[in-house]
Amino acid sequence: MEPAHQITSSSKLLFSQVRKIVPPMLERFHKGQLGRVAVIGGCADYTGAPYFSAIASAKLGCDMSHVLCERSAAQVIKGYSPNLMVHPLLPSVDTVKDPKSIDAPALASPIISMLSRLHVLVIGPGLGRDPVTLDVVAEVIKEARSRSIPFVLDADGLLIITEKPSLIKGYKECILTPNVVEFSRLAKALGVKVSSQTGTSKENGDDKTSKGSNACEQLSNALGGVTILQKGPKDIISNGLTCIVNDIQGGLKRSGGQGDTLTGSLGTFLAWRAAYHDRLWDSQERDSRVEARTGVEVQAELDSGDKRLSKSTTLLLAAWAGSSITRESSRRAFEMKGRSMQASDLTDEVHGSFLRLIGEPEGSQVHL
Ligand SMILES: NC(=O)C1=CN([C@@H]2O[C@H](COP(=O)(O)OP(=O)(O)OC[C@H]3O[C@@H](n4cnc5c(N)ncnc54)[C@H](O)[C@@H]3O)[C@@H](O)[C@H]2O)[C@@H](O)CC1
Ligand SMILES: Nc1ncnc2c1ncn2[C@@H]1O[C@H](COP(=O)(O)OP(=O)(O)OP(=O)(O)O)[C@@H](O)[C@H]1O
Ligand SMILES: [Mg+2]
Repeated sequence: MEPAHQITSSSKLLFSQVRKIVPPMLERFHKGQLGRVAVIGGCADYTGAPYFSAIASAKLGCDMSHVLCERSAAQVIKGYSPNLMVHPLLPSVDTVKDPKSIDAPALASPIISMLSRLHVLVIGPGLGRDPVTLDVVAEVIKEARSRSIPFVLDADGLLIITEKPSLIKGYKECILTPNVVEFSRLAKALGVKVSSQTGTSKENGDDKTSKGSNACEQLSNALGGVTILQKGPKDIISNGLTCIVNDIQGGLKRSGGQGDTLTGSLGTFLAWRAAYHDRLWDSQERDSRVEARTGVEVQAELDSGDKRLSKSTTLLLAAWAGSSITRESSRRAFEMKGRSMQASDLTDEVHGSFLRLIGEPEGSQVHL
C-alpha cells in the first residue's frame, strides 16, 4: 500500500501555525471564553489520572476545568486542588439498584445536561472498567458526537471503542491517544496488522517509525479517518490521509500519568481551536475558499501563512501541540528531578513549555 502523505514542515513552522489558534489574552474576554473542558474519569482505584489531565488543561490556559467522576473519587480529587470543579456524576455497579438492568440514557442524563456548557471532553483518564460506568459513558459519547462536541479518548475510554468502534467511526472531531498496548488492542479489534513503534530490536529507528506510521494510518482508516496520536519514543499522529511524527525530546523517566498531561493539554488546544473557528477574535487572516481535505492541501495551508486554517489542519496542529507540550514538560521535569520525576512535576512545567515552544500570540495584552 502506498504510504500516506507525511507533513514535512519544520517544528518552527508548525509552532508558528499553532500560535494562530491560540486566543490572545484580551481585557474584553469573559470567564469561560478561553475554554471549558471536562475530564470524564476518576473512580475508587484511580484519582490521580483525571486530576493530572484536568490540571494540565487549566495550567495550559483553559478558563474552566471540570472533572466528572464516580462518587467515591470526588472528595479525593477535590482535595488535590480547589481550582478544579469536581462533579460526582458517574454511576457504578455499587451505586445503582440493579446493575444487570440499567437505563443507561437516564443515568447519563445529568452529564448530558452539562454538555451545552462545555467546549471539549476528555474521556477516559482513570475511568476504570466498571461495566455500568462504561455503558453510561458510551451514551455520553453518542450524545457528544451528535452535537459535534470534540473529544479526546484515552485509557479506559479506549476500551469502550475497542468494544464498540461504531461509536466513533467516521467522527472527525476526536483524537484517540493510545499507548503501545492500547494501540495493539484497538488494532486487533479492528483487524489491523500491528507493527508498533517498538518493533524488533534489530530494526533501526527510522524503520520502526515508518512501520509505526503505517499502522497508525491503517488504524485511522479502519476508523473512518479518526485522528490517532500513537504515543511512544516518537508520537505519531495520523488522520489516515496525512501524518506528523513528533520527535521533540522528552524525559527518560517513564512514570505513570504523563499521558494525562497530554490529554489535558489536548483538551485546551481543542477548546482554543473551537474559539478560532468561532472567530472569537480577529485573526487578520484571509478567508480560505475551500476546506483542506487531502494531505497535500493541509501541507499547502501550513506552508501558506496568511490564510485561515481549515478544521482538518487545526485538528492536526492541536494534536501536534499537545504532544509537544507534554514531551517538553517531561524533558524539563526530568532535567530537574532525574529518576525521581513524577507526573506532578510535568504539571509544573506546562506553562514554561508553552512559553518556550509556542509563546503568546500577537495582540495578547500580556505583560509578564
Ligand atoms: N495516578 C493515576 O491515577 C494513574 C492512573 N492511570 C490509569 O490507570 C488505568 C489503567 O491504565 P494502564 O496504562 O495501566 O493500562 P492497562 O491496565 O491496560 O495496562 C497497560 C500495561 O501495559 C504496560 N505498558 C505501557 N506502555 C508500554 C510499552 N510501551 N511497552 C510495553 N508495555 C507497556 C504498562 O506497564 C501496563 O502494565 C487507566 O484508567 C489510567 O488512566 C494511569 O494513567 C497512570 C496514572
Ligand atoms: N520511549 C519514549 N521516549 C520518549 N517519550 C516517550 C516514550 N514513551 C512515551 N513517551 C512520551 O510519554 C508520554 C506518555 O506516553 P505513555 O506511553 O507513557 O502513555 P501512557 O502509558 O498512556 O501514560 P499514563 O501512565 O499516563 O497512562 C507521551 O507524551 C509520549 O510522547
Ligand atoms: Mg494511559
